Amino acid sequence: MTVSSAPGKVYLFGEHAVVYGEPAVPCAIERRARVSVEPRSDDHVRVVAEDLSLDGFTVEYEGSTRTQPDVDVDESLLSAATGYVDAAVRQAREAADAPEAGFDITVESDIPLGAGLGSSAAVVVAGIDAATRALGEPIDDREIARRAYRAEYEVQDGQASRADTFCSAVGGAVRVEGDDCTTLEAPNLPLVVGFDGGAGDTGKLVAGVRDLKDTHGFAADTVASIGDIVREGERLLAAADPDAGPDSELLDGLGELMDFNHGLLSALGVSARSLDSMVWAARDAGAHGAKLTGAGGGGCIVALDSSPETETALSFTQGCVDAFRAELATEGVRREDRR
Ligand SMILES: Nc1ncnc2c1ncn2[C@@H]1O[C@H](COP(=O)(O)OP(=O)(O)O)[C@@H](O)[C@H]1O
Ligand SMILES: C[C@@](O)(CCOP(=O)(O)O)CC(=O)O
Ligand SMILES: [Mg+2]
Repeated sequence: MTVSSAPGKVYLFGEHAVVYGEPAVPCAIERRARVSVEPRSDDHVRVVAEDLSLDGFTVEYEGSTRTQPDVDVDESLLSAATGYVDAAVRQAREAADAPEAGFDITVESDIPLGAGLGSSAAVVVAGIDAATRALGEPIDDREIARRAYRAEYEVQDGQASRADTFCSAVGGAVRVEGDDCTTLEAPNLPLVVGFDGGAGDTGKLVAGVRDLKDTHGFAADTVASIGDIVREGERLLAAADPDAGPDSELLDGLGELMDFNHGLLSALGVSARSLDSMVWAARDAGAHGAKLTGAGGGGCIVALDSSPETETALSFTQGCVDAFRAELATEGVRREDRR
């Protein structure tokens, strides 16, 4: 059996705008999805994914056609839930030139689903790595990132950036602008995450921003302004000493940009009452800045605070079901085969 894990992420800046070619800076965090893969002698794919809100389920395919789900749920709900694992299987089969390969797959994850922490990218990255290795055709991290992007692009109807998948594959803080993906030297930032227990539909939220941008010049300008914020943030990060802890001047500067970025995401219609109230709770508690992370609609916010105040305030905020400090994950995809 091969087992791979990959981290989730928070966006310091730039989600949504990155889909239209602006830069973004996501940071991988130590919350991981683990995918175990056992090759089969037939061409079936059996998936056990207990974290899915469908109460855990098992699905079996013949070749590439899904046959009999073991749960009684609507087909559209099932395809939404299984889309990313399906797409990872297709990429692994293609990479290994084994179109008929069958697998038993188990997905376990510490990353809440659909909450803006990149669970989909982590599952796809770990899945492609574990499945290609199971077929004896390992691929390197850059190729995993490239194939994982194609998987997300497919599932999100052609509306995805390389940011989540690259960040999850290589770890650390990264910068993505169009096809250009690089790792950043960034100091270890005091990231605090608040989670409202909910989820957003990435594909729909991205489509909503696209419509706004295509309809109104001011929405297109808003997207471009997010790009300006990211470039400003990059300048601050580049000027900082990556080996020294971040000083309060840097944190204030980044925090101000995060606050502004949240305002613009809110203007683009992707925030939610619960996200806004967590953002305000963090600011009131003295965080340097706070914003939603990922697609929005519900899910998580990220704040900067070295003190315990923000985490404590969030844990008492109505609508926040979990608050935690997120450590930067310096390692991306990780091979975890049990010996
Ligand atoms: N533990 C998991 N098991 C199986 N599929 C998962 C798991 N975590 C995430 N996924 C897939 O990713 C989707 C959520 O991805 P998305 O909407 O992009 O949100 P995010 O990436 O912000 O978590 C789920 O609907 C599911 O298809
Ligand atoms: C909104 C977007 O920029 C990020 C989505 O992140 P998440 O799937 O919500 O974690 C979409 C993308 O970059 O593909
Ligand atoms: Mg996602």
